Amino acid sequence: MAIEFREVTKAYPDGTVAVDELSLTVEDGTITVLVGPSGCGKTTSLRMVNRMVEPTSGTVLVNGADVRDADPALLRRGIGYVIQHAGLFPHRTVLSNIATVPMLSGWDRRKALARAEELLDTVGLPAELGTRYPAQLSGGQQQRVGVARALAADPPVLLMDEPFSAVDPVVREGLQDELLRLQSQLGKTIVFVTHDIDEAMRLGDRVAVLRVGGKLAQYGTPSEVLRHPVDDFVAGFVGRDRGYRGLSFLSAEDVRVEEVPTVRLGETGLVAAPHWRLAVNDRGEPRGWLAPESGVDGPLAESDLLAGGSLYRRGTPIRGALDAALSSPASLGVVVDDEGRALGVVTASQVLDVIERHPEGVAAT
Ligand SMILES: Nc1ncnc2c1ncn2[C@@H]1O[C@H](COP(=O)(O)OP(=O)(O)OP(=O)(O)O)[C@@H](O)[C@H]1O
Repeated sequence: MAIEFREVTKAYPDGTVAVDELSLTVEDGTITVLVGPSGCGKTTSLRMVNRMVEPTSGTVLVNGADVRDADPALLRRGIGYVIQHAGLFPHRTVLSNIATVPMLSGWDRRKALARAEELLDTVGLPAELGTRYPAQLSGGQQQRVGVARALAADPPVLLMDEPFSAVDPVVREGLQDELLRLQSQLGKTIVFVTHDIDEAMRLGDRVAVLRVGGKLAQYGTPSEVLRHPVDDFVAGFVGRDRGYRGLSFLSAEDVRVEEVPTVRLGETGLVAAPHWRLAVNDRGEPRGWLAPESGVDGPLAESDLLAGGSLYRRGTPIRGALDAALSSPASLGVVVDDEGRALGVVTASQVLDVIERHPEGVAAT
């Protein structure tokens, strides 16, 4: 379900122009991130989608229909909304929080609670947490409950306003991963607000950079915005650590995956060999490395192996390939397919070669 802003302006009664002639289309089934400095109109833009704020002029369309023609309460049931600190009802249990919208939509209680239990699992929380109250959860858990609640009525659209800003960076990364995982299953149309450019680049299929005064500075894929900022403001805003970020977006298609000698867990009669061998299990998943010059008498067990480094999943940003090569005891990064089966290896120098051939992706500012 696409969302379109057509020349949307919002001036608050005191004269503040929060959003100035915003035009952009959020494509169906994608994550679009609104990013920019404090006060640039991100929240105002988001709230005009579910009519918590009404535009002064211009039109917001959801699935081709002007939101002004929709009943606000009904409109909001089809649009999940997640905010910072999760905004949970403190005197309701976790399950009852998640079941709120289905109950409002007239589901019977049992069905709504069953759906809530299912969603707890979807967002990666154990079932026991269902009977707790929000204050008995960590910040990261509360945010997950907030996401579950927003997903409860299975709305095609999700609005997320700085949902992960109140948690520490490690938890935050976990939540971002979780959102990407969920999105790969659910394919919602998501508008996500953040002031953090890293988060924007990580999550967005497209990124809209806003400047103070509510003007759209640039709208494009993360890689377009990063490689070709339209002006000094955008360049400055995305510029920090640009070299390293560029690495995230270079495609790793050019990295040649080399074959590697493998051995299987449980295999017997392994005589010493002069090179590293990758050990895999019956499903072909990498389990670790057998060092050069080591042979094994009995069946090959995990205890005979050196732990492997990080794995690089084919098709993901090249930074992961470099991490895999640098963290591997054999200095060979293991490449896996979507099922986690070993495909081969890459070396750090191969990865660095690709990066050198594409200097625009990593140009430092
Ligand atoms: N109800 C209001 N009345 C008057 N001005 C407002 C109101 N709400 C927001 N503003 C102003 O509109 C501008 C945009 O605010 P908005 O909250 O949309 O920005 P933001 O980009 O989300 O900021 P932040 O990242 O700080 O949350 C700001 O100058 C803000 O002070």
